[in-house]
Amino acid sequence: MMGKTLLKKVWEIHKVAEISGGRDQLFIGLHLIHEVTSPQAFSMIRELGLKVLFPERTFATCDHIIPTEDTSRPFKDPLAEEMMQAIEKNTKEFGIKFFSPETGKQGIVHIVGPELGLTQPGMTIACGDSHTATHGAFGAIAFGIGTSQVRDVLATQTLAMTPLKVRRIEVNGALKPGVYAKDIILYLIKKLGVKGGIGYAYEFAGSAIESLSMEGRMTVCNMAIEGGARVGYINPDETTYNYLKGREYAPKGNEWEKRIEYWESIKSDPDADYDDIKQFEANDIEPMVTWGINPEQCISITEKIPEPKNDGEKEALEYMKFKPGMPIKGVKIDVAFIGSCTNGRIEDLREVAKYIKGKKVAKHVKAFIVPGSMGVKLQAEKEGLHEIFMDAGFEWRNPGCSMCLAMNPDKLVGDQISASSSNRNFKGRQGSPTGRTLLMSPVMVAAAAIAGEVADAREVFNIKSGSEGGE
Ligand SMILES: CC(C)[C@H](C(=O)O)[C@@H](O)C(=O)O
Ligand code: SF4
Repeated sequence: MMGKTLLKKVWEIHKVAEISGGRDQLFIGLHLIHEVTSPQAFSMIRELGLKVLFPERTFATCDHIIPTEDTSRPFKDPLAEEMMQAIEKNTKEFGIKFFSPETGKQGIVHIVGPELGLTQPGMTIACGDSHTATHGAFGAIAFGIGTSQVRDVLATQTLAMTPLKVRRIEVNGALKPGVYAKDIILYLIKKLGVKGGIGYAYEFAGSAIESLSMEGRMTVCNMAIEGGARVGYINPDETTYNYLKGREYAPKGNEWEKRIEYWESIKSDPDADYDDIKQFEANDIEPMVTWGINPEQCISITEKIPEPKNDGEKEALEYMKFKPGMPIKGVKIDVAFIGSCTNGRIEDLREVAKYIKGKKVAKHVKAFIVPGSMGVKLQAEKEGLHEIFMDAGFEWRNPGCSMCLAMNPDKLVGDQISASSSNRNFKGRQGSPTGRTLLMSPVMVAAAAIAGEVADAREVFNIKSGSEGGE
């Protein structure tokens, strides 16, 4: 008999029953909520006269609507204030822990969970947010759910789920200097398509993936959904355990050793039965930039914008006001945004600080950095990174989703072009119906901010072979 994948093992451990339509009822170990997709779920619970079954398994934060400049209450936007009050009330009434700004632990839900050690290998994790696969970086089965499923988890701590196939995606070899986790995932989405992962869980593996830090692994898993895969994960290893050890909610004392045994046991077996395997070479990956309106529409910084091959690409070129044959390098930018659950972690900020020290943001560019959480902000300030950013002309903000989705006051204006470290370049994504988003790694965003146009960070920052790269 063939071995099993992590997905299969964790699924079997959490399976409560088989139900109609080929679905399984899965126990959900950890439930994370935020202010956007939870209010209606709580209303339904109230209307049905139900309780939250395991309030100690749900944790809340506020990230999407929170302003990053003036955070004083009441928020200036009445809708944001209303949503904040709703999550305060709901978590209080149902006995759920809320990482509010007053606790000093607020931040983007996918940054807070790992940072506090809530996210652990071998768990099932659900959250009413499509980027929940981020937590799969720890070897958890983590997926986004809709509001009615948030209700189901609150009421029953279980979900009805259709089993997934598993595609192992190996990236082997070493990344070139100036090439990052973000470039890996953009490259993979380009190769496999934005719909390529539908029905699959993506298991990311191979030496290039294994040598990533936890931050880099989270960046890769974060965008699994952009490739159509609801789940993305990486088998846990020493890197995972070292990151987790000592964090607030991580197991302590004897429990730690026992848990490691469990974590080791749920890894994919060497002879695991995969539905598909794809292999790539890290050496083929260059710094990537999107030119279109979905993350698959991307090229390396050295390439030219392609001739459109289908209606989708035609539509993208029209929206972006780009011409085929035009190099992406040299496209003038208006805004530079560093942050989001893809690239708003401490390691991203350290890497940017390392290169922009002593440099200046181009005069016409509005550049700002939004730490992913209060924890990230505090750590960055301890290390003096904020001073490097501000000296260079970046604004240093308070944590939240910010211009990733622009549900708060941080918005593009008109058809402005933003160089963004986030994960979605959909039409109108960053707050203006005609706004244009170019996705790239945080170091590439920093290079664009300084050059005033899309640039090769390796040239702007003199990143040469032999220097370190590839987080
Ligand atoms: C608001 C929320 C439901 C949404 C998601 O599910 O992803 C957001 O986080 C996003 O990135 O578009
Ligand atoms: S940072 Fe962006 S992608 Fe992440 S949860 Fe917030 S809005 Fe969604």
